[in-house]
Amino acid sequence: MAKNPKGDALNPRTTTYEFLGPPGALLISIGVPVMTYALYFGCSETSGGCPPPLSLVPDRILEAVSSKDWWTGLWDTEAAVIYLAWYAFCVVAWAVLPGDWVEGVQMRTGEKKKYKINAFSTFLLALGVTSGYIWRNGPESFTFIYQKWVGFVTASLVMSVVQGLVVYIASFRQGALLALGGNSGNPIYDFYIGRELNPSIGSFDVKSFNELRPGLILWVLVNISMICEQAVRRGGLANVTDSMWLVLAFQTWYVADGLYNEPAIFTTMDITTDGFGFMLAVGDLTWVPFVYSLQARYLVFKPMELGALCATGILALNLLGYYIFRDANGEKNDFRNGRNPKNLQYFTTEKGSKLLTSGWWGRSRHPNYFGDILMALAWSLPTGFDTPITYFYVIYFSVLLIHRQRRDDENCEKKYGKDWETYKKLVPYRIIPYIY
Ligand SMILES: NC(=O)C1=CN([C@@H]2O[C@H](COP(=O)(O)OP(=O)(O)OC[C@H]3O[C@@H](n4cnc5c(N)ncnc54)[C@H](OP(=O)(O)O)[C@@H]3O)[C@@H](O)[C@H]2O)C=CC1
Ligand SMILES: CC(C)=CCC[C@@H](C)[C@H]1CC=C2C3=C(CC[C@@]21C)[C@@]1(C)CC[C@H](O)C(C)(C)[C@@H]1CC3
Repeated sequence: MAKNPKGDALNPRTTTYEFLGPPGALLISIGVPVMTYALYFGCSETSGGCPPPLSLVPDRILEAVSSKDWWTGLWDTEAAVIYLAWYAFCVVAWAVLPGDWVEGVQMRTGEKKKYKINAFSTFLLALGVTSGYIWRNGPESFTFIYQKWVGFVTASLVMSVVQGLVVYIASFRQGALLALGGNSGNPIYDFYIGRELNPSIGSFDVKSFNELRPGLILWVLVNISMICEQAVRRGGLANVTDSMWLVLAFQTWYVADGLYNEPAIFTTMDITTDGFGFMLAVGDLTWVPFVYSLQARYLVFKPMELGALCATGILALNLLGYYIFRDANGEKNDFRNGRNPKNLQYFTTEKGSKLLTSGWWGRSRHPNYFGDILMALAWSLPTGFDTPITYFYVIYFSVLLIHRQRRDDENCEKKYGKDWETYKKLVPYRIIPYIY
């Protein structure tokens, strides 16, 4: 424990733990990198399949463990330099591309932070440069992400650890505003969960930048690299399978939507409540681009033609999920910004804040999560049913959102007290209306 066990008026001590406290934080901090590599080695052609035949696994593990320098195979200097250049591109784009400055929600100091809105134009610029490059040099010129996969994962992990450490150390400076949940005094826990609420360098906000730009946009570029690799193997872009195009279209749309609606993230839990620590750094920079793209990577070495009927069914599921996700997020975002275009019902809490009780937010307490889970399923179905591994995303995501919903419920209970109990009676379902 630090000098001041109760914290101070601005930054009170965190007295309750989430994620099972320090042991859980340590386990996830080690587990996320291990899982990212495991999903590659457990599902790739280099290791023999998805999963590799069981008979191969003990030999491969023994080979790796007995080889003295197995870990050097995880490092690729060229991939690290490209990754660093990519990160620098995102920072420069943030600085030079024009964008409105928009206020976030009020913090507990009474202040509102201002954020530059140009994530979508950064995305368009990155897509333009990449398409131009592929157009000029052919799809074979952009397969290097597929070829150097492990090197890119390691580079992004190094970046996450460095950022996690830097923001943790910097959070001890005088006057830093800490997250209410990130000031426990336990270094492992605080490093993981995020000690400082909004680490920034001048007007550059590290948390929102990482959440929307270097990882989310890279996810689309990774998928494009997978398409290029499939195109090279199958004799041109015209022969890329419908399943691969569907995965690219769904996930690009999802990313484009998040970036286009950039101001909507300022009302999400990550921005308003959570600090920025290793959890968000590694989630944004490693997990999103290199785990969320598993389906596209799988389709490179297991190409699959779906046919019109299956493709239409999967498309319909994705559209339904997207409609619920966007409409629900839109209703809340409008409402939190003082607009109520659908004239939805609400009640005013004792704190003065209002809660919607009709529309999507009258059907369940997290309708947006429901839409997100339907989309996640639509992104895995194009990989068929030969392996459960490509369904990892839906399973992990459902667990994440069920846990996140409970965390948010607890936070709202603290925030709104008995008013939250009243809301829970009015809206009893957590995520899926009439079911859960
Ligand atoms: N693809 C991915 O990996 C992930 C995607 N997501 C997506 O990100 C989005 C943001 O999610 P998240 O930050 O978890 O939470 P939400 O956007 O759902 O926001 C939760 C907050 O909304 C406010 N709220 C709750 N109920 C009401 C109501 N009835 N009326 C008005 N406001 C209400 C509360 O804050 P307050 O009252 O203080 O305003 C609450 O804390 C979701 O769409 C989610 O699906 C999330 C995680 C991972
Ligand atoms: C395994 C681990 C350490 C998980 C950390 C969780 C993060 C991967 C996610 C937490 C919240 C996220 C959001 C998005 C991506 C995943 C993370 C970072 C998001 C940017 C995706 C696009 C959406 O439109 C969104 C902007 C609503 C969303 C915000 C939350």
